[in-house]
Amino acid sequence: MAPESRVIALQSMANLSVLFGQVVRGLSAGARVFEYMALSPCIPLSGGCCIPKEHLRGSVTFQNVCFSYPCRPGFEVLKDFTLTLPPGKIVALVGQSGGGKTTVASLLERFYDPTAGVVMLDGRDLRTLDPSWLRGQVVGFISQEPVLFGTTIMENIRFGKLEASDEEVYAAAREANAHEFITSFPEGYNTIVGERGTTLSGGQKQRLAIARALIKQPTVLILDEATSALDAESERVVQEALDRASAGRTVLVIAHRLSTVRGAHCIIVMADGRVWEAGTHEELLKKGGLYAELIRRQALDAPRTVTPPPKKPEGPRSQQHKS
Ligand SMILES: Nc1ncnc2c1ncn2[C@@H]1O[C@H](COP(=O)(O)OP(=O)(O)OP(=O)(O)O)[C@@H](O)[C@H]1O
Repeated sequence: MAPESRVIALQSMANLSVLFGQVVRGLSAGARVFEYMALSPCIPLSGGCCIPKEHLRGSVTFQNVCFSYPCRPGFEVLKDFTLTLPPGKIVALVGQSGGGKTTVASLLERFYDPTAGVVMLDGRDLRTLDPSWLRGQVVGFISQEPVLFGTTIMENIRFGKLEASDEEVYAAAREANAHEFITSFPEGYNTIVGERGTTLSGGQKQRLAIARALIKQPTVLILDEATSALDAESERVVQEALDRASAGRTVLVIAHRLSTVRGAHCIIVMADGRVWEAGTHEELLKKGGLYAELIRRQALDAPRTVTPPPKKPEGPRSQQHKS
């Protein structure tokens, strides 16, 4: 065989081995995807009853709830946990990291069922209610890391209620303090936000997430650390939207920074998986217990006063400057 032919043959064999590796990797990755698709959830996605909108008050009760995650059955996260969220009121959950605050929100959305005790909506055991109705129409969830998709702003908001009209999308965006910045973009509501919202600032992403949660007009709203990842100015605008969104709804706020929950109708301090203390900011301070201690510690951790930077005009970030 001529030397050139030998080189070509060797190159082809090397390419073949690389290709073979890629095929094997692709096949095993595909197999895992199908494995997950074949799994059936422990909690059915639908089935059960719904409370008619005109009768829904939005009162939530956790009654003597005990809970362990299925993968850690020996570790009890909630222990005889009892809590009531009165309709139309704001209840804040505070406490040390890992105390079980987010777990409370997961049980309210019925991502898990309690190991013992019961979670109720308007006195009805969540296990008797339709989970897709509960998540799709009753409970709105806003987290500190909004999930956006690489499509238009319009579609990202409409994701909260697929059958929503354009007018409903605009109304939700206005309520979320987002309409102004959206219409300042050349493409307006047709602006593509990029994969995971890379062309938007943190505060803009958060306001789209608020609009998405509000479009379904939820009776119960869960705010999980919704402003903790923002700078002072973005936080102010987002907080304003959240305050407006909270009015007249049953709200559960999960917070690290105690300054954000001072205005709550009731603050619940969680420790050791239980309700340790409950009351208003003033009541708990006067009591001089765990809440007062957390406030004292947080003040020590943040001795500096931060001056908010001057307001900058908003605009979509260029795709080239993704971070
Ligand atoms: N999916 C999970 N599987 C197993 N254990 C979990 C899971 N999620 C949370 N945990 C554990 O449950 C406990 C409570 O976690 P949770 O996230 O509810 O606390 P948290 O008070 O919200 O904490 P943070 O303030 O840090 O967000 C922790 O010990 C955590 O490790």
